[in-house]
Amino acid sequence: MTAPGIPSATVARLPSYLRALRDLVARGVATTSSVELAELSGVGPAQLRKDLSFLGSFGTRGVGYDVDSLAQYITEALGLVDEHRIAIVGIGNLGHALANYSGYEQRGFHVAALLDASPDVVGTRAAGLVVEHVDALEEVVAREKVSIVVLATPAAHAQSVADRVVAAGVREILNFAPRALQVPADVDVRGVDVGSELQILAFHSQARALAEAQDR
Ligand SMILES: NC(=O)c1ccc[n+]([C@@H]2O[C@H](COP(=O)([O-])OP(=O)(O)OC[C@H]3O[C@@H](n4cnc5c(N)ncnc54)[C@H](O)[C@@H]3O)[C@@H](O)[C@H]2O)c1
Repeated sequence: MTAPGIPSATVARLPSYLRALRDLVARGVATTSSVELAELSGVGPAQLRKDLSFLGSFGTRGVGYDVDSLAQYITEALGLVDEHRIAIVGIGNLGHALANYSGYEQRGFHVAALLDASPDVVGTRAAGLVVEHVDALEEVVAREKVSIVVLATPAAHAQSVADRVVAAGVREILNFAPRALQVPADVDVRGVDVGSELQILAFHSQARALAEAQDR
């Protein structure tokens, strides 16, 4: 369970609900049903109703959910009311792509700093920021009030950078480097690994092929 008693699997689905609700807001839709919102979010309606029940009592029978207020409620539940300031460490191919992603601001995030260790990269500009030296990590975290660090360094450097990130007081790390990080219990690490996701898809592809061969 997470801090306010919301199961972590529910928390993991809230961003999809919020994205669907914001799409509805953008289309000028004022109310939605659990069936419509579930379909837009890629879950079943029963799952959606159960997830929302952890947040409180929403929706009016026969009318549905008020899109604006449900979006606001999920925004608050996710702690997205205050802007989260991000530093990206490792401004290579992936770091550049992450820095240039244009969807942060509308989701409550702001890329405040970029850091790298290479003299070829430090001092260059990306996404409107000058890349700073990773030696200044602690100073940059304090100056920019960074609350989340995105790690996009080679795997061999990820742990030592993570240690310094934690020592600098950051408690949330999004790790793209392909290695497990050792961090204190009060630090949250989310790992993103496109390779693992592809391997899972490959497994499903193989399972489907085997099932089809058995059916023949
Ligand atoms: N999670 C995923 O799905 C996924 C996808 C692609 C790449 N990756 C991983 O992301 C990382 C970056 O990949 P890339 O293709 O951008 O590599 P890259 O070599 O292009 O970039 C790495 C950058 O990190 C910098 N760096 C090295 N040591 C550093 C340190 N101690 N502190 C700060 N910066 C440092 C380098 O100077 C370089 O600019 C790798 O670990 C790679 O395996 C993960």
